[in-house]
Order: sequence, then structure tokens, then C-alpha cells
Amino acid sequence: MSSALLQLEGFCVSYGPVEAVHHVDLRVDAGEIVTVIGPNGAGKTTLLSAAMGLLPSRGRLLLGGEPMARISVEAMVARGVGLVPEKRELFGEMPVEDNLLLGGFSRWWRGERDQRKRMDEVFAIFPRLAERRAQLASTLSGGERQMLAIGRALMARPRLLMLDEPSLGLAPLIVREVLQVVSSLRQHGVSVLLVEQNARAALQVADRAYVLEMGAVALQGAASELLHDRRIIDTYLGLGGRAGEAATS
Ligand SMILES: Nc1ncnc2c1ncn2[C@@H]1O[C@H](COP(=O)(O)OP(=O)(O)OP(=O)(O)O)[C@@H](O)[C@H]1O
Repeated sequence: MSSALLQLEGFCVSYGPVEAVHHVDLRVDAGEIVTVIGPNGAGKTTLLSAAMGLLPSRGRLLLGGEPMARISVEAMVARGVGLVPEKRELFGEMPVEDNLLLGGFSRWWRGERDQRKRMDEVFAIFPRLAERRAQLASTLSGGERQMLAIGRALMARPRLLMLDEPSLGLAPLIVREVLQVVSSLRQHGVSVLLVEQNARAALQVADRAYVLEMGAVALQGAASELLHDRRIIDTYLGLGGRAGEAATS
């Protein structure tokens, strides 16, 4: 089997004495959209944050088959991994363009000076952002803010984009629009690791899925098969497919 773009082996994350993610094995191959679904508190954000180097972890993380000796945000960004955090963390008092340019800063720092060209490529993916290039980020709609957060991460030209709950707080139609763009990223050479509570929407755009329950992988497989799995339907695809509501009610 060829080397995965990202591979986690026996990956564990703890908050003090409490282990929140237990021995997770996961892979994302080049060109894949992989989703991690699961109820509130399952450990999805913790897993993603630790895989980006924002939290300490145990176990192994390999990029392109090479184990990372130390997982830091700088090292992950330099190796072509980007994260769009759940809170989006935009600079509200800055226009769309400046938010995007800041996303390209790590490349600029390394001597690359083609940020304007890259911004035009991002605008081609998100035409709605191009129309609003001078608008302050704080005045964008929820969907536009999510697109800007993704666009900003794309400015660093990642090979793998990790997205934490891009559907959060968005109306169903907008969720579909945002996730369609996410699934189109592979045409631009970007693979995706998508953490979602909206199981139905995530399974509809992903190739493969992992179901995380209480910090451990409870189930995994082709997204198209999990969409028809009785256990997934009963637990996660109830009214609206909001995993947390189904699993905690
Ligand atoms: N900073 C923290 N300190 C201690 N425990 C934490 C911290 N952040 C999260 N946890 C705990 O770790 C577990 C996993 O939380 P996490 O936020 O990763 O879950 P999640 O699957 O992303 O949930 P949600 O979908 O609600 O965001 C939970 O039990 C949570 O209470």
C-alpha cells in the first residue's frame, strides 16, 4: 500500500490525567475526503487539534509515510497541512483581502511573493469572496465567514486541509454549499480531513468515515456504506442528522 498523506497510529490525547482520545488509528490518502463523525464530547476537536500540534499527544503521526518526531503547528504548516478551526478565528475588523493575505504569511515568510496570484486562485474557488473582497470580515454572513476561513487556510497551499465543524451554525442550504466546495477541493490537489457533527452532510461528501465515540474509533468504512448502516442511521441520521442530539437524547 502506498504511503498515506496523513496517518495516525495509536494516537492518544489527554487533558491532565484524563485521556480524551484513545489509541486512534486513522489515515487520509492523497485525493481523499475523510470525515470523523461522532456525538458531542466524543473527542473530535481534541483529535484534530492534537494532530495539528496544538495539544500534546502520544502515539505516531506520519506524513507521507515519514513519522513526525515533534508535532508542532509550524512543522505541520511547513509540511503542507492546514487547519480551519471550529471558531473560524477571522480578523473581523479587517477586510476579506487582508484576512486572506495573512493566511499566506507563512509562505511569504519563506520568500514566496505570489500571494496576489494565490488570492485570485482562492477567489476562483469562492467567487462570493471576490465580490466582497473589500468588506470587513465581521460583516459577512455565516456561510461567507466559513468560506473565508477555508480560503484563508488555502492561501498557504496545503496538501491536506483539516476542517473542524464547518457546518456549525449554518442553515442547511448553506451547509450543503460549503461542503460542496470542500469536496471540490480535491480537484485543486487538496485532500480533506473533515470533523463534523452533521453526520448526514459529512457522509454525503466524504469517501471514507470514522465514527468516534468516547474518544475511540467505534466504526469505520466507506461513507456511502455507512450512510446505509442501520446503526449509523439509528444513532446519527435521525432528525436532521445531528449526531450529538441523537446520541445524547
Ligand atoms: N481544555 C479541556 N480541558 C479538559 N477537558 C477537555 C478540554 N477540552 C475538551 N475536553 C474534554 O475532552 C472530551 C472531548 O471533547 P471535544 O471537544 O474534543 O469533543 P468533540 O467531539 O469535538 O465535541 P463537540 O462536537 O461538542 O465539539 C470531552 O469530554 C471534553 O469535556
